[in-house]
Amino acid sequence: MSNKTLPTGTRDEFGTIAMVKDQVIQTIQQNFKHRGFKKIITPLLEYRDVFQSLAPQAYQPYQFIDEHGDTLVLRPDMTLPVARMMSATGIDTPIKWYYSGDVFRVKKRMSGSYNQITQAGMEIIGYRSLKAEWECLVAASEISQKLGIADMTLELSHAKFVPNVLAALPISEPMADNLVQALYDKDLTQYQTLLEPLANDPFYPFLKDWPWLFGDFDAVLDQLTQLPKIATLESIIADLRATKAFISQRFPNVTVTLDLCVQPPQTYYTGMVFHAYSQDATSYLFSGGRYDKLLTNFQQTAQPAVGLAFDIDAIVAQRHLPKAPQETLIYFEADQWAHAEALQARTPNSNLCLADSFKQAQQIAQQQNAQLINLAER
Ligand SMILES: N[C@@H](Cc1c[nH]c[nH+]1)C(=O)O
Repeated sequence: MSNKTLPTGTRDEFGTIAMVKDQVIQTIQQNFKHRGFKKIITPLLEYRDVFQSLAPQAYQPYQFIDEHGDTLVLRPDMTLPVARMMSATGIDTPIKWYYSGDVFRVKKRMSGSYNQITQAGMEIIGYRSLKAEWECLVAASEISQKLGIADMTLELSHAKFVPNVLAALPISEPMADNLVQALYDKDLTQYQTLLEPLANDPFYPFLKDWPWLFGDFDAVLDQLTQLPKIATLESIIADLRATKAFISQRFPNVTVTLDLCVQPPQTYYTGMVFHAYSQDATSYLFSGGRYDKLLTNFQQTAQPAVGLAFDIDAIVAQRHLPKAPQETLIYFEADQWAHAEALQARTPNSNLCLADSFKQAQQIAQQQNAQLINLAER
């Protein structure tokens, strides 16, 4: 049976929405460009193996078989292709990239969300310093302000916090896996049951409260006083604290929160993770983090890297769309091209009416509720 409708989870975009989307992407890219980032464009199609390190349930890709029998996918992520490209070309680091484009993620039927998401993002490759996280966050906060997002909440977390706590606990690996799953799923009944054998452990007071360790930055840090000392957590906490102080000082309007019990949105994150929301947004505004091991998927040597991507569709969805302006049609005779083009160029919201007769032009103007200028009679 022939099916000439759109595939589930996709949509056509046109007119005002398409224009606003374009403006949002331009605003973001201009900021990265002014910061000296370089543009990168990678293909929509990649080999499936490029995305091996993504969690398959969360980022199920659309798959195809090419003429050699190799499996291709529509890219479900833009960071991995940048890592692939870096190792394939051997480009010197440090380097800063920016990009925009669509990612494709198969969602559950009827989930109501789209399978094609437009992102605009950046990757800073080759810097180990916390300054790299800070440049990501400064750029993203500046962009959010430029986009008129006044109520941004920036949630910080760290990919190593949960694993480092688990490593310090006197429990077996399978038990740790179950515990972390229950923590991430917020399955509190299962979580409490798994904690029972640890009731007399010095970690117990912390473990009991762990599923609630998110929200107000300082309140979450205060709760950490219950946690027995874990040496590997010290630099993590210090970096989070310094980042919160830096962002709050530079962007007093941004609310910075902390989440120490969240699953990192990407399996490839190895350090600080950021997620930003605004009250009106249907999804996050931007999401990113540090991923120092990603290039080892493609080459021998690791490279420190940090990046983030804006969800353009979420940003557009929360914007007040401008009312469509009154259009003007310019009707002209074929020998008046130069005159007509000059008039069109200086008349806002106008376009050339290509009708063969003025009568036809009048019909089009009426149907489009547009003003009509008749150059033929001048
Ligand atoms: N690719 C990530 C965002 C990101 C860019 N760089 C680092 N992380 C995502 O789609 O969630």
